[in-house]
Amino acid sequence: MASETPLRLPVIDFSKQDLKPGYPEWDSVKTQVRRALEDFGCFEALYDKAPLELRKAVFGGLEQLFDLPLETKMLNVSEKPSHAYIAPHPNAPLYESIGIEDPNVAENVDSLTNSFWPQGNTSFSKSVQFIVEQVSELERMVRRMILESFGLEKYMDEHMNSTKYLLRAMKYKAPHTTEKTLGSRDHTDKNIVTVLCQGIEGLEIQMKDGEWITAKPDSLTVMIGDSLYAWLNGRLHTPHHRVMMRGHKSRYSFGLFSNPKGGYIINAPEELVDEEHPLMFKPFDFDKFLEFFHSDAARKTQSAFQTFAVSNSNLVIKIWS
Ligand SMILES: O=C(O)CCC(=O)C(=O)O
Ligand SMILES: [Fe+2]
Repeated sequence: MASETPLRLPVIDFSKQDLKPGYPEWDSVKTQVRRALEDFGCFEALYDKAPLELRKAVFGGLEQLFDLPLETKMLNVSEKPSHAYIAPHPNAPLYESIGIEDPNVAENVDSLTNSFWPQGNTSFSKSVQFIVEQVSELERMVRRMILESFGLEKYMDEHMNSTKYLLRAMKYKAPHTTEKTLGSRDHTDKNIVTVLCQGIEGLEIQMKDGEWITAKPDSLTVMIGDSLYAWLNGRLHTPHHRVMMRGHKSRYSFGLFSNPKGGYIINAPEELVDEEHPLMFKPFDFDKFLEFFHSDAARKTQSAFQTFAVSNSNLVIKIWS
């Protein structure tokens, strides 16, 4: 008989007082993180330093932001693909997003805010800065726990210093349907770790058995991306996920993405490579992969990561077993 309880992602509580390396609480949360990322590639984090009211303030600001004229939103530019404004597209008509590179640098948030609102919008920039500060602290705790759980402490500084943040904020227009409609297609993230905050439900994560679970908007969803999967030589799972919409409400969400810095070569540590776990990926530069991912060649493929792996053998090669 089918279970009555709806499936839910593992929920991990990061709100405890003594959550510092070396404390018993830390070790207990670390064990839960490792297990969740092996089994699901993601989990829901309870984190009272990023309370719901604070996230609501950001969503309120995003509503105003996405209401700005298209030409204003197009002032959000970047040299990198998928780091700037993305307008609704025939393949994803409900979706649009903006990006803020290095959002942990206050001036970057201020300057984007001022380009959108020349008269200023301090409450928007302050709430974004504060949420980024809190969520990035959680993101770093998770990565520290992951490295410790694999006994990779000696790589901690190198790993932490080789990443930078991108904040992407999304709007999904209400589809005005009763049936679920695709808001964002099924994908894996390409980066290291993503922390997602959603205003209303819509994010769905695929389990290893193919079933989809809906992530709850009252917690933060933490998931790992392909670059961390590659660096850990496949030890954790990278989950497929998508956004499904229905009804008459627009949905706002934002994600803090830790990305490998351009020029940094992702290379699995020797501790994770042995006879039982042969090297899956040759060293690669994340920015080169991103370039490929946004090329016409990649669009024609089923999995850009795998195609990149076999077709650009000088950059990264997946050793198929
Ligand atoms: O809007 C969401 O909840 C998910 C967005 C997402 O998966 C992404 O930006 O990679
Ligand atoms: Fe994603």
